[in-house]
Amino acid sequence: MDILTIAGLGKAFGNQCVLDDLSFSVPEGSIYGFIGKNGSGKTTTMKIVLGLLQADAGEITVCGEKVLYGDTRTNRFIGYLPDVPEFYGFMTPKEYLRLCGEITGMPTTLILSKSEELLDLVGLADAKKRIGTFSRGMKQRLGIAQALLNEPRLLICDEPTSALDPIGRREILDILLKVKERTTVLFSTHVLTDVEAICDRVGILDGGKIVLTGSVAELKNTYSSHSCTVTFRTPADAAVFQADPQLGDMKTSLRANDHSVTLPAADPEQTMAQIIRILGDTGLVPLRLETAEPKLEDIFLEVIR
Ligand SMILES: Nc1ncnc2c1ncn2[C@@H]1O[C@H](COP(=O)(O)OP(=O)(O)OP(=O)(O)O)[C@@H](O)[C@H]1O
Repeated sequence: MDILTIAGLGKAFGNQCVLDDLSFSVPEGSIYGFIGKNGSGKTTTMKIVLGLLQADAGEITVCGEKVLYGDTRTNRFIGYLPDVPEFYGFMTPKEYLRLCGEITGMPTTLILSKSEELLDLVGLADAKKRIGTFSRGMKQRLGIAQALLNEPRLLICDEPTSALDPIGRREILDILLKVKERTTVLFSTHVLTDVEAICDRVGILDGGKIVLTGSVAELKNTYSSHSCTVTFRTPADAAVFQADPQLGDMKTSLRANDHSVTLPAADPEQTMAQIIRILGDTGLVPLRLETAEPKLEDIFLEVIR
């Protein structure tokens, strides 16, 4: 079953069209990576899903119920972590979760047990300090705990890792992997290594539409290939290699910079053998020879305008 479906969504701000016939769905139990460059419309989409912004066209359902602008009924299924979560800095995490629970009418005993469980999940069980003294990573983790307080079926996180250092990012990714056992996650980002690390499915947003969707493995197999890179000591050596007639058709698809030449390789062993033949014939001595698996980043750069 799909927890979230978006069909034919359109949104313009004045004469700037941001979403144009956007359609995708998020299967239950998955971590869905919603990828797009800055300004591509990820936050706009999320705000429409939350009923906070009015769409010009299209239909959205959450757990089978239609989302209506200005009506927050479907938000009972959703936990939301905005890109910059705001807190009362004078409160401790426990006090803050208690306030959030009270606002939504949770019984006190449930607030206390859930807060304990969630602060443990996000690694803040021992954090007794006021939130105002927290690092960005700690605030994001507290934001996840707060978003999970009402046991949502869908957790929406808007760029939860973008502003964090590698340790803070890894902590958030590990938490999202744990969260997946209890709820579906929609995760917007432009950090593609994070998507590769945890997402089951991805959708790439560009020009207001999903231009590519599938599992990370499917996309890699279908849209990108391995590559072989040869790196030289000098740009002159790289230029001689790049000009060698034995490269044949590969010349049109190679990528080069000052010192290295990268060739797409459907069969990496065969391509590497060809490179070694050219090196032997020309007498060029490489600094490094390497093959690389396809990367989501290459696919992203290929498909976005
Ligand atoms: N309320 C608004 N009024 C006018 N333009 C807006 C409004 N909200 C967003 N936009 C514009 O819509 C476009 C998409 O913005 P949005 O914040 O949805 O992108 P995003 O993909 O979330 O970007 P980022 O990765 O930078 O957060 C941007 O050009 C932005 O300036």
